[in-house]
Amino acid sequence: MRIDVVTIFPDYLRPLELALVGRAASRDLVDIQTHDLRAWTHDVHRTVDDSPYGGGPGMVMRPEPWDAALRDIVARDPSRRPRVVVPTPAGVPFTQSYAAELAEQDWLIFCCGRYEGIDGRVVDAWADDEISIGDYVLAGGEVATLVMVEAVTRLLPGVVGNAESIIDDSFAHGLLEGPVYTRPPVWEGRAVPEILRSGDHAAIARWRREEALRRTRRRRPELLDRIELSDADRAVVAS
Ligand SMILES: Nc1cc(-c2ccc3cc[nH]c3c2)n[nH]1
Repeated sequence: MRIDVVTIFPDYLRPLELALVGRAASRDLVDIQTHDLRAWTHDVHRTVDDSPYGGGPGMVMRPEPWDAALRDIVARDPSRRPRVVVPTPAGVPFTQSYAAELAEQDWLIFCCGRYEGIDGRVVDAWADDEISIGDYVLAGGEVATLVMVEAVTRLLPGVVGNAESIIDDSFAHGLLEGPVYTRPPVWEGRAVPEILRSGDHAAIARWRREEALRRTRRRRPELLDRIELSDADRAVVAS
């Protein structure tokens, strides 16, 4: 997969060079290129913003640099059509299934807005997806892009060593993941649940499902309406 990110703060995307995503890139499992939007400006001040029509606070990102940048980037591989993503608080909620959908794509371009956002005509002309990572307002699209790129990249083949850990992810079954434990068996007087040290893998799997059901009921009950529950599941949720 190829990922291009356009931003006026390229250094904000440096974390993508680290850890899981950085390792995936160094293994050529993903090709991530970051671009400074100001490279597509021509005035001495490299202006990317202007006052909003209709008045109001702040500034709006001008259409011309964005259009020039996107035309240029897309033209670099005429045989492929990228999926263009614009992070915005007004977008469709980003979910694990959305990440899985984006992970199927061959090429993603993330457009990181700043100020009050990108001129709506550019978004209309170019965006395939306008996505929100949550109901809170950031100062720009870069952090949302970091979130989405990490969530997507970890789903790409070969990136996560133990593919099973993706299958057992929170939300993978539509439930929140339950608690996890490691050594020591007792820490500060708190013991690891005995079942996890029993070696009875069927019982351990059942306990983990029950913990996931209980946690989901407590923290995100609305998720339970979206999944098929067995009679045993319903008994746990009702208890
Ligand atoms: N989920 C979410 C996205 C954003 C976001 C995305 C782009 C811009 C551009 C200027 N402010 C922005 C905020 N905030 N919260």
